[in-house]
Amino acid sequence: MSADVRRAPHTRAVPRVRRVPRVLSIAGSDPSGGAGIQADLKSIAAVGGYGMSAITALTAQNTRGVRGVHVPPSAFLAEQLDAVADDITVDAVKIGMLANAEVIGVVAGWLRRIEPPIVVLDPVMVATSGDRLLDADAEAALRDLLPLADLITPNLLELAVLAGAERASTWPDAIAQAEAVSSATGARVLAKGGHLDGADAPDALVHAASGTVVSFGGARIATTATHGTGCSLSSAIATLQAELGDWEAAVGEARRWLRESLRHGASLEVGGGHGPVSHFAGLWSRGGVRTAPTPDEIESEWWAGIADVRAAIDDLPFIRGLADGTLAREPFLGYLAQDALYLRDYARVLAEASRLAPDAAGQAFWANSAHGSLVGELELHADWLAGAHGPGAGDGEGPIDGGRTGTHGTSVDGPAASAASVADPLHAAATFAAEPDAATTAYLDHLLATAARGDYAVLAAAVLPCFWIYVDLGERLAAGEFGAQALDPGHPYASWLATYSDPAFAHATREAIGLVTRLAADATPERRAAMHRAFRISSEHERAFFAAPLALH
Ligand SMILES: Nc1ncnc2c1ncn2[C@@H]1O[C@H](COP(=O)(O)OP(=O)(O)OP(=O)(O)O)[C@@H](O)[C@H]1O
Ligand SMILES: Cc1ncc(COP(=O)(O)O)c(N)n1
Repeated sequence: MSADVRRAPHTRAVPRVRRVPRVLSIAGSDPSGGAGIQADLKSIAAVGGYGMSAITALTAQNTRGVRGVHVPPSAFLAEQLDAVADDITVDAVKIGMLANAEVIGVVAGWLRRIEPPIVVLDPVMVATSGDRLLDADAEAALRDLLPLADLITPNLLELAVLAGAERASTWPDAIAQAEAVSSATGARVLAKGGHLDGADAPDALVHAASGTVVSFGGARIATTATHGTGCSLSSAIATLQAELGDWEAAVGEARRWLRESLRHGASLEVGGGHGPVSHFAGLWSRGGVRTAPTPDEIESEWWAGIADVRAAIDDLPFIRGLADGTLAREPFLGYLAQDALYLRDYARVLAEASRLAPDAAGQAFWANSAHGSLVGELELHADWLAGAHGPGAGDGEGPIDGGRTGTHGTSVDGPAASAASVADPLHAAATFAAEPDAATTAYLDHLLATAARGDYAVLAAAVLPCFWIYVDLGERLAAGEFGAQALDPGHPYASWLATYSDPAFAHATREAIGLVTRLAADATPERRAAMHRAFRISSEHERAFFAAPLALH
């Protein structure tokens, strides 16, 4: 190798760090899917890139060996390369099988013209099976291509050819050859020990210009599924280098990923020879392979899933009587007394959701809702239970004072001046005088137990029906869906009904729905199911809660 192939000082742009790098593989096709462009595309995707491929040659091969090689006209390779580069920014290039000198010439010309920011060259010469993938007379042309690469990833045999030496018999010899190639080309060289004998499979990243040798150790994995390891590793490094902008980090992560994929290769049961690695094994086990519903889909599924409960609530004599004003005062006050008891602990449960929230937005939302439940909503109860409103109350039947915005978990700017305060011991005594009935106890037990279990997402799902079912009822009452009487300002429970259709509460409910459905969309299927169960159970408690006043009186 002559010194003039040493690469000029690096003048190209520093690699751009990119979240989903666009990586082009220039390589041969392996129809059995374990090596070549098929392995490259899988590897690029597995480590987080967008893969593209320009095919240099078609092979007819499987895990046992190569039966044939067909090299299309090199002009067509040039067309493929130009088609990609004319339209797409290529963040990194991986080069594999090049077949012959003519193909090498096309690739070299294209690289010189496009100057991709990252070029990883796997100098494929002979397949694992022993079949040639590069004409013998093309080795000199390949050497001339080396200076156009940033990283060269030869196995021991390829390293010896590039160094013009015998195959290294020891690992230090291999590193010395890598240093010679790096020095002659200016590129980094990853010497690969996959073909070494012994218990270890080391690799070493050698950079002569900076005099660095970074060793990567690791026990040899006992498997015959090693077809395409070189292709896979080099594609993964190209992708990770484009993302991380650090060769040592890129090689380290690519190796960890390849080792994970090697360990699972045999389980694919592909072929009777050297099988492929399992490129997505880690992703499959960590991320699963099923799709997740979107927050919008969860919203409609969960809402439709409680259609029976909602219909049953609509039909309750309590709701009907509340809507048309025929509900007697006693069950209504009984309901309010239970609701006051409910809200006091509901606020505690919301405060727990705030404590568990992993982000400040969630923390603030639930804390605000806890405050709203106590200050906004409970104070209305206190008014009613102290006899300030409604039929038979001293001041007649008018709606309550304006300015009250907090109900069922909405924020309030401050209690209305005339509101009875739950902080007032006398009012508090009246507000919380009742004994909790069975429905209140059961609902609160469910919420408090869910809070105690400490799963934030499940707790958030459990508190949602109290927002959602109330707002829905309120909007439909206000729209006259339960009869025009509900719209009459003279309705005996007008002030109460007004709280149901409060816009601030509707806004908070939208926020709660968004927050919970986003949590559900991001959750594992098991956790999402647990959230859905908690949501459904709370909805059933809502129905029982509305049914209780007339069941008792
Ligand atoms: N049995 C194994 N256990 C652990 N790592 C291995 C094993 N076999 C290969 N590797 C690793 O796989 C990568 C490819 O190494 P190898 O030396 O086999 O290259 P290659 O011959 O170019 O690959 P290919 O099999 O695709 O031709 C290296 O990181 C190497 O350390
Ligand atoms: C198209 C193509 N490219 C590269 C290889 C090398 O991979 P391996 O050495 O694992 O057979 C191959 N077999 N086929």
